[in-house]
Amino acid sequence: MIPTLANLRIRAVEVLSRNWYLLRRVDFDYQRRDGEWQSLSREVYDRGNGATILLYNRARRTVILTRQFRMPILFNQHPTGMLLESPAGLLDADAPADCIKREVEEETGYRIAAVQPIFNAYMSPGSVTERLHFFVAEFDQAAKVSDGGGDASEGEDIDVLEVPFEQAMAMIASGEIADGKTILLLYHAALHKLLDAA
Ligand SMILES: Nc1nc2c(ncn2[C@@H]2O[C@H](COP(=O)(O)OP(=O)(O)O[C@H]3O[C@H](CO)[C@@H](O)[C@H](O)[C@@H]3O)[C@@H](O)[C@H]2O)c(=O)[nH]1
Ligand SMILES: [Mg+2]
Repeated sequence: MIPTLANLRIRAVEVLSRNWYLLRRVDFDYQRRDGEWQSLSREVYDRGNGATILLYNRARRTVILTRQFRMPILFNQHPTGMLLESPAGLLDADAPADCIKREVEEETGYRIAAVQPIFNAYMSPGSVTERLHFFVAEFDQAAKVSDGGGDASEGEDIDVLEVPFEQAMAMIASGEIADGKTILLLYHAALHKLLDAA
């Protein structure tokens, strides 16, 4: 699982927590660029990989966002913990495209037949293993098959918003949108003019 590198000797891997996801501490020797070996320790949090999507509608010039409570941000100065985000979910055993179709319907109520992969990215590589797969897809009102809202039995309570694209872009500047994956997707849409007429 962990590749062997000429400039790395892993001395120990200890599981610190296996409560919900997996937190490990890795003790290792790393050879610096000047040839010196240095003993280091890093905590590595593994919560699997994920997928996220921007649903957009060109005729209405809108995008779909979710709003939900996120405990970790409350521990870092966010006043309410309520975060505006692109729909997203953990992969489980699914391929990323299957995962995002399932998650987007569960969270937003939109059933999307085809999604377009755009890129994937490590979101917090200093401590979190997660690689996030990014998608875009066009939606229309006919694709709305339920209210969405997420899985209440798992504690999800997700509000679904259709936001004018220009307003969403302005909300990045104002700080109302402060989620990394969502900002990446909105900038991608702006750069590639996804909301413009075909
Ligand atoms: N009991 C318990 N449940 C948890 C815990 N952490 C997460 N869960 C539950 O696990 C489920 C995960 O929901 P998903 O929709 O699959 O994932 P997500 O939290 O939306 O994560 C997505 O967004 C993240 C933030 O941007 C991404 O990091 C991640 O890759 C993914 O795309 C939710 O029901 C959540 O309540 C925990 O510590 N304890
Ligand atoms: Mg989610």
